[in-house]
Amino acid sequence: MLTEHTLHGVMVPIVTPFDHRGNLDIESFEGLVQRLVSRGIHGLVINGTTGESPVIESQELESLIVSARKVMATSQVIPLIVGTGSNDTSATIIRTAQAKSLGADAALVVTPYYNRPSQQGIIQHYQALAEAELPIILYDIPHRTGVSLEVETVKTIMKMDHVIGLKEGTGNIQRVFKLARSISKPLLCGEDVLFFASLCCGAKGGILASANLDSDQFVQVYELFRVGKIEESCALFHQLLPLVEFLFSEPNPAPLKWLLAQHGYIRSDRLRLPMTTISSEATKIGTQLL
Ligand SMILES: O=C(O)C1=N[C@H](C(=O)O)C[C@H](O)C1
Repeated sequence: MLTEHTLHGVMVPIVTPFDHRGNLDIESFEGLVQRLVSRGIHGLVINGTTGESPVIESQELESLIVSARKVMATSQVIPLIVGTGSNDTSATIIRTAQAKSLGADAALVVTPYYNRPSQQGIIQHYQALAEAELPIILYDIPHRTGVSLEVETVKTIMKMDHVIGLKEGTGNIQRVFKLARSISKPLLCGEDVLFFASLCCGAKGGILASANLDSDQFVQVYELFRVGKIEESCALFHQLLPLVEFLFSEPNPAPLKWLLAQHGYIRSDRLRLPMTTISSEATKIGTQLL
């Protein structure tokens, strides 16, 4: 199990590959897992936004967890984190307990979107998740969820024993600084372009879609920072910026899937509707990164 003491470094929210018809492509998925774990990443995240969680069926999620566990059994031991959040507390508890029974080390739980709960409702949502008996990472990303967390709400949730950390995706570096200084559990950057800045503010790592590519270099940015080689870390992150900017130039994970397919790491860049593949203008920019 993951704990607040072992939650750090570069964690990769893996894409969910589909074939040309939109069916799960487990072979490509297992190849990706193998590739990522051999690149020194500190954790793998299944069923994040990047994994297209809104369109993954529960049986498909089970297959993804089982496959990842199978591949990871033969490699270096890193934590497996599963996205289980929803806007229904009971459903989130059930999905989190299922993830635990299939071998997850922690769950990434996004704030309950769409139904616009009160701050008290959000606190009770995370409190209720204790029942699933799996360590929880709170995921705050208001521009996706439509839910804003007050700083006091984050602090209250962070004090819960089963909550081990925060994935911060507000894109507000002032807030990152404030939270990293005031919570005692790890804050992880969830806004790729702010990775280096977040480390400077006290983040303990990041959950970064961009690290599906150039994974070893993202790990290096983190390791250099950790040993105090700040200038080198900054320079390396600067080199990675064109990639990061391209990956978020259109809705994630479409540019990422396109690049992975161009490299031959997945068979197809297919997404499930309502997500679509990238525009022809974006392919022109992406081609320069190949
Ligand atoms: O899947 C994730 O987890 C991430 N999602 C964010 C998003 O798509 O907004 C980006 C971040 O890199 C990780």
